[in-house]
Amino acid sequence: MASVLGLVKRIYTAFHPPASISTESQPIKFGILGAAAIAPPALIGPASNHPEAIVYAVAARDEGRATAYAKKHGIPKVYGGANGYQELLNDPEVDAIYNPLPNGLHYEWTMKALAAGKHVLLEKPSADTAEETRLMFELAERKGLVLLEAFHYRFHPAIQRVKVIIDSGELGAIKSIETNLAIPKGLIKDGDIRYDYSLGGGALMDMGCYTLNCIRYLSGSNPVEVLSASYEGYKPPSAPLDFTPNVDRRTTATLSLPNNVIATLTCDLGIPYRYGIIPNMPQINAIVRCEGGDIELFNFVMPTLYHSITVQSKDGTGGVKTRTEKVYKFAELQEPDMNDEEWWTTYRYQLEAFINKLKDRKPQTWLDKEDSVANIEWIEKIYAKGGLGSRPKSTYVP
Ligand SMILES: NC(=O)C1=CN([C@@H]2O[C@H](COP(=O)(O)OP(=O)(O)OC[C@H]3O[C@@H](n4cnc5c(N)ncnc54)[C@H](OP(=O)(O)O)[C@@H]3O)[C@@H](O)[C@H]2O)C=CC1
Ligand SMILES: O=C1OC[C@@H](O)[C@H](O)[C@H]1O
Repeated sequence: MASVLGLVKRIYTAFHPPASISTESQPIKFGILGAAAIAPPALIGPASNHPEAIVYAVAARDEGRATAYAKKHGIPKVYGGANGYQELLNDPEVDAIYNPLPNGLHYEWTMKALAAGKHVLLEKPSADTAEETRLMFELAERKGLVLLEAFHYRFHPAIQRVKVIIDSGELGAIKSIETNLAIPKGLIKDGDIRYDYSLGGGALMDMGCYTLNCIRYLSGSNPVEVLSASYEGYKPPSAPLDFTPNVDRRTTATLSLPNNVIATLTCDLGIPYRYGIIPNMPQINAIVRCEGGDIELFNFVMPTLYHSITVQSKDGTGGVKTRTEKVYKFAELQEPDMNDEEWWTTYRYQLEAFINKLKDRKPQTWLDKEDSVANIEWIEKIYAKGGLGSRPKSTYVP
């Protein structure tokens, strides 16, 4: 009973965090490009609880939409219309940009934000191509600005605990890794940006970028080769019979990693119903099989809601010992300096790191240029192997 109440309280507080108490430190003022659905959980809510973060401005292509969004979320400054995004970038009050535009616009607007002298928290996947990602990070370096690809799950103690167990050698060498992020049909509607090739859509871009990132993070390596890749295409309801899909609704790929490790990823934006009527459960897990046992993290993407780490270790006499761990805050990992709470979402942890970086304090964890470039590079290689090819390169010339 107590644990059910704890779960309800944790989830409620994650989405209704207590307001922060202001400090002497000058807050970082954020501007958001686009009235995006992800901004409230990913930035607006977490910032309301961070003493050094303020969501100061939002821009949307439609002025009315921008105004309504600003009113709903208590954002003081609004930019709307055809020049709204650039006007927001030109605002000297804005220190940092949150870029949750469709993937195909990440490169253009991150380059423009950096050119305007703003730090950028950039939604995943960083861009449509590795070349664009490299150029964004190079510009950030030249300008002395912070650029972070928002792989929020990496900032949470749950995934970090799994990595610690693997790296401790308790389970021996890794043999294989499997990561899955798949949700039932109907949650992502037709017409969504994720199904639009011209905007950088596709399951591998949207959900697959996490599954690939997780394989790379847990193995501590980049793939050596894409052994196989296959996809199921997305067909809009109005598609003619001879329609050729250019967006993957689902992708599966097998990768070879150093030391003969084999990794498999699966991502799906809409698993079809069983028998046409029964929805499937979401699949959100990472399983690492090692010489001396296996470890599975259930729900590596939204661990605050609920997660479990199951460790099965061979005892040497043919038996298997199983234990389950849950890690909702860093204090449980003997990292009390974090001052976190078990209701902190992955986004709240991510914001903590981003602000620390901007304030020249050491973030608990960070993702660098090499990490982001490698992720999109291998997404492109998987698309190439599967036959769909990379998403379209941006036409924007800085
Ligand atoms: N970190 C995470 O957990 C998540 C990350 N994401 C990432 O965030 C990004 C946005 O996703 P999401 O919030 O779901 O998407 P939305 O469709 O809700 O938001 C995208 C925004 O992009 C703007 N936009 C500008 N040009 C276009 C265009 N040509 N077509 C459509 N929209 C346009 C729109 O802003 P305007 O208001 O100006 O019209 C819109 O608000 C993606 O990169 C996605 O991968 C998404 C969900 C979860
Ligand atoms: O980043 C994301 O995480 C959660 C998914 O449901 C969503 O489609 C994706 O964009």
